[in-house]
Amino acid sequence: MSRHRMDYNDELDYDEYDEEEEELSPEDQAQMKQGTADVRAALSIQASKVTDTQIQEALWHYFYDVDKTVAYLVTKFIDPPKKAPPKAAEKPNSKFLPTRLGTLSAPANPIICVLDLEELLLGHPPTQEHSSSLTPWQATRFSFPLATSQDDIIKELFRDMPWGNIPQHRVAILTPPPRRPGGLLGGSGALKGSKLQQLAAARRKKAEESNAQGSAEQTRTETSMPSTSETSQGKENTSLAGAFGKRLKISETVAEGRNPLVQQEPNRQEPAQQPLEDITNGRQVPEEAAAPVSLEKAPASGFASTLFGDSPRTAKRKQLEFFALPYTDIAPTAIDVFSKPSPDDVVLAAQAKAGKKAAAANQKQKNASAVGPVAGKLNELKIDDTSKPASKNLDVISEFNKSDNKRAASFVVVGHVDAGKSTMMGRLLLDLGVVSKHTVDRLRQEAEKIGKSSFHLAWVLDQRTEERARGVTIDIATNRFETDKAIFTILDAPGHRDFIPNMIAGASQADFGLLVIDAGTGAFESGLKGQTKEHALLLRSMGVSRVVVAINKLDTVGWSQERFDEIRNQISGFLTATGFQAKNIAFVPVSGLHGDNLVKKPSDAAASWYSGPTLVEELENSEPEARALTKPLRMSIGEIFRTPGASTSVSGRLDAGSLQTGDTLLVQPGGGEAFIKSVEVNGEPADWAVAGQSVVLGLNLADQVEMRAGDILCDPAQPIQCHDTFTLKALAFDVLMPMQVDVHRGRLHAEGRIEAMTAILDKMTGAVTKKKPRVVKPGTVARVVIKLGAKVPLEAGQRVVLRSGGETVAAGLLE
Ligand SMILES: Nc1nc2c(ncn2[C@@H]2O[C@H](COP(=O)(O)OP(=O)(O)OP(=O)(O)O)[C@@H](O)[C@H]2O)c(=O)[nH]1
Repeated sequence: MSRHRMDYNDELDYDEYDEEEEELSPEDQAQMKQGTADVRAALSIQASKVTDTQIQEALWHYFYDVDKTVAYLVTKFIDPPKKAPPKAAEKPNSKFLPTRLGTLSAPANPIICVLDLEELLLGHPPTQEHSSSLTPWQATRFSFPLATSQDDIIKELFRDMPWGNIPQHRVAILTPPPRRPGGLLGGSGALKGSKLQQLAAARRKKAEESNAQGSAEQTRTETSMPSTSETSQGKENTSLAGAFGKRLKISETVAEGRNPLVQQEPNRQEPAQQPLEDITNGRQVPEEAAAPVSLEKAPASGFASTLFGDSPRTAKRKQLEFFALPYTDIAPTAIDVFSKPSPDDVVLAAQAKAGKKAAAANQKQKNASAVGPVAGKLNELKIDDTSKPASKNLDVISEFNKSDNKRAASFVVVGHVDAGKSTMMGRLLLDLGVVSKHTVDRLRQEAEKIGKSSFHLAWVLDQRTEERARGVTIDIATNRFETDKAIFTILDAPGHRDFIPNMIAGASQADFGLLVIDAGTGAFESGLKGQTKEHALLLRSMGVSRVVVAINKLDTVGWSQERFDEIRNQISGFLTATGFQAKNIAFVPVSGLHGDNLVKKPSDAAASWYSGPTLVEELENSEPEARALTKPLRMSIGEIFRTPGASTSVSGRLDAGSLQTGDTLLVQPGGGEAFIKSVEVNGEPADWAVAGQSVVLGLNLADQVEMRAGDILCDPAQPIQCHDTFTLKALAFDVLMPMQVDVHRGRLHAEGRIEAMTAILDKMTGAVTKKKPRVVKPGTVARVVIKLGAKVPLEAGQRVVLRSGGETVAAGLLE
């Protein structure tokens, strides 16, 4: 254990929490031994004047700094400076110091004053009893070996602080800012507050002098409460923002859910506005920039809302917090806009009246009148996407058995960041003709422009602007290719640790995994410590049992067979320890960038030692997973596509069961109904789909159906149940105890908490070896109870991953 790092394994007694005396770690012991010898050597003949304990306490205090230790021992024990006669009752020179400390006199013999910072600041004097209640190492950890007086203690305590030695002339004196008068709610206790308040007061005074009593009264209402009224806030915004005032107004309108095109209810009270002065440059702000909002519309403060509830205005805003799809919800007032002549038309008509361009104006007028009825009809136009489409009532299982049934499989591409996953898949798609050379050339040119030319093949899959700019995959990218024997769906996962949830989502849809490893010098080793291991563990935990390992970038190590063998040996040992069977692991040497051994045998002569299958051949060798065809339908929604004015589509993989056009689906946990309008399997239109296939479904939704990625589509007759508590048989990757966790099941992420650990289980037999452990060690299999914040669709057999603080802490099977 390092002195400064907490190591759970060393610090915690997992079962009993025994409080043991802190002992030096072997590392510390070695350092202490070496330090003692060095100090003795440095002190030479003077070394006999100090004991080992004194040396070691000083070493501990100075973090094994031999020079500081020697200096201390010399001044303290070997050649101490002559003491000045003690001064009478010294006055503490820091006002933070408690007076009790100020009365401490220097002890006759130097003692170790045990004192921690809290004690020093709170005013408890150091005591011998306190010292004796601590173990030797605890005592020395907080001790000040030099301290003989209060000044010494302070100097010693803040000795290493960079601000500790400021020359007197540079010491700043902090004067507390003057207290502004103000009310409890930030109101103006006195109008001597902000500059804006002063301006408002001056303006009001001027207005009172020049205007009639009535209008002056109104102006005062507008401006006298700058801190609570939205009116003045709006003015403050406009005055400070100057030209941005208009923008603020527009965004406020949008935030309130008001359509700027739609006529607003006219203000009942339109108060006279005075031009505001721009505080930043003293110029006058144009009148139009000042927001004329009357006081009666001011929203309640947080405090007032707490006392009296939401104001009607807030309630209205809440109501409007949904957005209609374009074209389906046009307000009549918006349509009115097109049923009347536009300002241009008015001008044209006037010109026509004057005898000019009469024909053109008439034409325009005709157009305008024609738009009116059409626009009126728009209001009535509504796409009916709630009806149930006709079904062919097929026997899907026998259709599946009859079909020529080219094998279909999906694989998730995982591995440490920058292992070359996306590049390899881009190259594979290019070599198989799925992507044209022309497209890849264009991508290369674009990538060159931003200095990322080496990523151009990765851009075939990484299509987001952010992914391209950063050179990292962020979300799962899917693509498809077909060989003579099978149809494959690629799920290219991000390697970066920040995007592990997306990797988990990909793994949950895969039949097998393609683990990509960078063979480069040092890269393999750092990947092993990073996401190579984590991804492999997650794959296994998500129920993936077969993995193809592509040892990539072999061009960077001259296609070294030794390097390939070294990596293969290490990885196969790790994978078998993780639970993959040796027969389900295959290794392929490749260079994704150059396309060596992806589709074609390697062209590099240095690779002549390899005569095994190419990557594609190895992918084809993967045995398909057994399909749960006859189980109740379960499809986890991967993505949702909503086309404005058209229907909703969802993509995902059928985990179990089958479906066909016209089927009714239940969306859980929302509980709404959806009807299958169309089915697409492997990018082709189809009438049906079965477990194991990746599909896109066109849906008609019953009104008010809530649907999110991660929801489950199921058969209403055999629905999946929703729960907020479940038991998981989990393999712990980190220490587990009652704690907050993020629960991941496919695309579903939910906040939860480990409520209890009910048992530790034998890894092989599953038998209970210990009941109710207080903590679960990493590497242990345990039964844990998870409580979620809300009910989600869950059932036995689902794979669940628990994460905490950005780390995967456990994964397992729902019981
Ligand atoms: N020399 C060489 N470089 C490669 C090879 N494969 C990939 N690279 C380079 O490695 C870098 C990272 O490649 P990516 O394909 O983005 O890696 P990745 O694993 O998809 O990265 P993330 O998805 O962000 O984890 C790029 O500069 C590639 O050009 C290869 O076989 N040989």
